[in-house]
Amino acid sequence: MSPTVSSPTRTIRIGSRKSQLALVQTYWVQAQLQKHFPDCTFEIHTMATQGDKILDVALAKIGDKGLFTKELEVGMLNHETDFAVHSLKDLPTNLPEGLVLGCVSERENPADALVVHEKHKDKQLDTLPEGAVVGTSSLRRLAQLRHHYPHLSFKDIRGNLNTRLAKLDTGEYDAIILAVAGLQRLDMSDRIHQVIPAEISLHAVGQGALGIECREGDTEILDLLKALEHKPTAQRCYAERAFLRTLEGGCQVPIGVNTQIDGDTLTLTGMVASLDGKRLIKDTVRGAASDAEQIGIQLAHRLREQGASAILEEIFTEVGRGH
Ligand SMILES: NCc1[nH]cc(CCC(=O)O)c1CC(=O)O
Repeated sequence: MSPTVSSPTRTIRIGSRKSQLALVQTYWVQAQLQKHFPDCTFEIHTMATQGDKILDVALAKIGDKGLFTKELEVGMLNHETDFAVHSLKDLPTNLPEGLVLGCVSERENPADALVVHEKHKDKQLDTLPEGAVVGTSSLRRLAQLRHHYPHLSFKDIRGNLNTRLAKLDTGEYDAIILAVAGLQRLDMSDRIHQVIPAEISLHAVGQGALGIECREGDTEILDLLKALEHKPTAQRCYAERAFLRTLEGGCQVPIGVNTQIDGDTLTLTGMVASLDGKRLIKDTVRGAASDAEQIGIQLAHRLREQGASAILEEIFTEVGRGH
């Protein structure tokens, strides 16, 4: 019998962070691939990334791209692993030489969620009292919420999901903002108090989707990964990533997006806001889903024409360029 090319039998090594959320995501990828390729063995290799180690500094201050991905990328380049599973929103829009985004899996709800302290269980974002302390470490969430709710105050929060929820429950914060997707994947949907509508908070680029990164030209792995690809999610995320890549200039910035796919039509809405939330520039571009990246690039240029460049320039000076 001649071996068939379509059913490889080798051992595939998957790189993953060790956080609970990362592992849940990686186990899901492993189970899906095992179902499609029963003759392969899929091993998980966990690694701690810089982002897992530095827990006491505000993310915006670290500002380093690839904070949650770099060690995993080195593993692939050294052939210690074959691919890495990431929350797509943590994966920089420019990848190191020799690595590619191999596939994007089906997205969960990409929205942000409000999680409140028990004493506010009858409240929503617009009814939280004056001065209520909202925890977030994302400049995007901060700027948009300040824009809509100037009466709230904001405080940085770091650590994994459980750490953040514990800090909320002990009363350090009145409420915190988390991704709906992360809470759902960890089976903590009951903590979602309010799904924040897109009119109030545009989500992060790639939020709610998994991105799998692998070596460029590794056709065996790229073929395997096709089994996990979800085309509409991929097209939405390619548009979102092209938008961010065209706009950003080297650090964490308040940029949010929303995408819809209706048949072959992709609609991308994006915004850039100043840190104080006073200026917020938002626009929408619609086009063929097959032109996803062009839609993202076009929207980035439109926002720049409307003043986004000035806002971004200010932020780079304020937060520090090239951290
Ligand atoms: N930056 C941390 C991070 N990376 C991915 C998620 C959630 C899951 C996702 O968006 O896919 C989170 C936590 C959060 O933002 O609440």
